[in-house]
Amino acid sequence: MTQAFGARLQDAMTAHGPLCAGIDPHRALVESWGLPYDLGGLERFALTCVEAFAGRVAAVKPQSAFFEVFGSKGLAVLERVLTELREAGTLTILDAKRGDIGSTMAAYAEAYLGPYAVAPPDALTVSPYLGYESLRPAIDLAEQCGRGLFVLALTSNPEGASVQHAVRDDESVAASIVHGAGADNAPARGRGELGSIGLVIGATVGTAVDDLGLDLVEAATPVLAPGFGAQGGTVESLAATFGAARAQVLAASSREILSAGPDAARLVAQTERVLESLRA
Ligand SMILES: O=C(O)c1cc(=O)[nH]c(=O)n1[C@@H]1O[C@H](COP(=O)(O)O)[C@@H](O)[C@H]1O
Repeated sequence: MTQAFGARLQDAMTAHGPLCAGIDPHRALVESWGLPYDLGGLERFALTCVEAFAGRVAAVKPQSAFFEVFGSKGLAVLERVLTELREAGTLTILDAKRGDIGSTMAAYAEAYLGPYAVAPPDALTVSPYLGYESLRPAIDLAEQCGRGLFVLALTSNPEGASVQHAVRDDESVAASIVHGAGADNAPARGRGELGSIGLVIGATVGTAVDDLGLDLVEAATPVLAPGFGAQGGTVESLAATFGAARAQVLAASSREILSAGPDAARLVAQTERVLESLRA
């Protein structure tokens, strides 16, 4: 893989618009599609999403937890989803929020980002709450393999603020994470590209971004913004939160789109509607 993830993401957003469609097969959604909540239902749900999203959006984000529910057979479905999307040329962001101490983090990195990973996504969500530097093995391997990371910074859930807004040495925890990613994106910035170490900043965080002390545009840092749709994030809140950095923000939406299923054509229509609102 020659091109860096950040550059590929930039191209995909230019071609398809700033939307990441989530695949979150949780029980209520699977059953609302008239499917049984079992391995067969999971597979049907996930592959219908692949059919609807492949080639239509910049990226697709399967949520690992909902596949893990069904053990190794559920993970095989997840691997098939990742492989089919790759074959269709659609970027994948695996939402597994991994994070651990260095040696264990190195194993997670091998599992998801390394050259021998079974079904590697283009990018992985990671948690920096064991310290940003604990992510170093994943940052290095992602860069080596042309893959990317999205590091949790300001999450969309209300509980996140109690940790992320905590201040140490006059800097909030979130600000220190954002600066870490900005520094890791310096080489890409030098090439005039978007970096491969992205941030997760919820579409619901309001003005908290203003307190981070980092110009996201200047830092060439891509942002994944979940919370768009079902959690209350809107086109207006994205514009108010991200301002000039809006062009490098990938809005992530799961339930708002998935509730249009089980018919693939209706899923496609709903995806197009959401995309249109984001483009406007
Ligand atoms: O990393 C994420 O994607 C994520 C971070 C965050 O701060 N908030 C958040 O909701 N998410 C994920 O984004 C998805 C949100 O789904 P909807 O609320 O249905 O659009 C879920 O898979 C969450 O795990």
